[in-house]
Amino acid sequence: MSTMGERERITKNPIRVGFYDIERTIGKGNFAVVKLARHRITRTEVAIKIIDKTQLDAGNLQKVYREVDIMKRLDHPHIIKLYQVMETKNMIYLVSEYASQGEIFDYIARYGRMTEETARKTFWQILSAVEYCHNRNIVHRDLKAENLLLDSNNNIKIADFGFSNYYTAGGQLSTWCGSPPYAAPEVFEGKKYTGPEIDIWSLGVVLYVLVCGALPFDGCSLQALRDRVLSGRFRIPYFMSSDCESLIRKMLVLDPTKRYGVAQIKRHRWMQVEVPTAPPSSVPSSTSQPNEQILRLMQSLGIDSSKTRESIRMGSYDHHAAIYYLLLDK
Ligand SMILES: CC1(C)C(=O)N([C@H]2C=Cc3c(O)cccc32)c2nc(Nc3ccccc3)ncc21
Repeated sequence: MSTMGERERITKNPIRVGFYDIERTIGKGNFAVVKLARHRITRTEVAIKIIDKTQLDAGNLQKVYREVDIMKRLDHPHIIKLYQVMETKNMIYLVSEYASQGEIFDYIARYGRMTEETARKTFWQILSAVEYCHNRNIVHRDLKAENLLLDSNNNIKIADFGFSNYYTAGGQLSTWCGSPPYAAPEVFEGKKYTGPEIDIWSLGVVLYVLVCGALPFDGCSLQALRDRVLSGRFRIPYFMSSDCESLIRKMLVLDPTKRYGVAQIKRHRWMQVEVPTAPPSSVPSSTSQPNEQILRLMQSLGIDSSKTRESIRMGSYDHHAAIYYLLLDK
């Protein structure tokens, strides 16, 4: 019996979630699958994270709701944008921006290490997104090459706030988070931490990966990796400039109180070589004033603009908001 081809099946009777036609799977997690989909009206590509709530215990369900709450507060050109949240009794559908070029990890695996010029442009984008989160008392806690995605213009889009949390200046977090090669020494030692300083350590590892195409700390076992990290020693290849080495050494500092902060990184010589693009935080975020042109376009599509205005203002993340954000990003 000839099985209907996948593409033929989708065109005949597409699998739909809300106003989206599901196209293919782009990622699988423990209790979630991520699908590439296309909005039926705007034809824009989106990524939909589909979470089966029945597979989650209370703790993990709480973590999902916290991830959604944090995503709703973030509106930055280098952070994956959440467009819409749909929830049924058993499922949650998170509709968000699709980064079509995938992981920077795969980019480096394919093209090798970056020139320091490319690494600088990339690192400025990552740093501005992390600074934006820290300024909103949000710490990512799982920064790594696999979570740094690239869009069609090769711009950075930070993904996966599944480990993120709120932090306070005097407060202390203790959860063991992130991926071991990117984890700060104090995390390996099970010490409490404030928050931003463990993102800074991970950024030091990320910068090393961008410039060297390899991890600074590695090991054939968790214990071997732990020993390497706690030694604070890592190899500097011949091709790394002394300015770059100097910056990395200021981020991969064992003592979190002596580790560089975002402001110090931005002032460092290696970062100053070119005029970085204007910090995106100066770009008016879409949640401040709705874009009248988009609202008029939606009105012409027969979509009630007062309803859209309300749903943006309320942060409803419903169909009206999704169409607005999708047209905004076009
Ligand atoms: C919704 C969201 C943020 C997400 O959860 N993922 C998943 C899915 C795969 C994956 C990964 O491989 C690494 C990190 C996040 C993810 C996304 N992946 C993409 N693009 C992509 C495109 C080709 C290959 C990998 C990722 N854009 C947006 C997202």
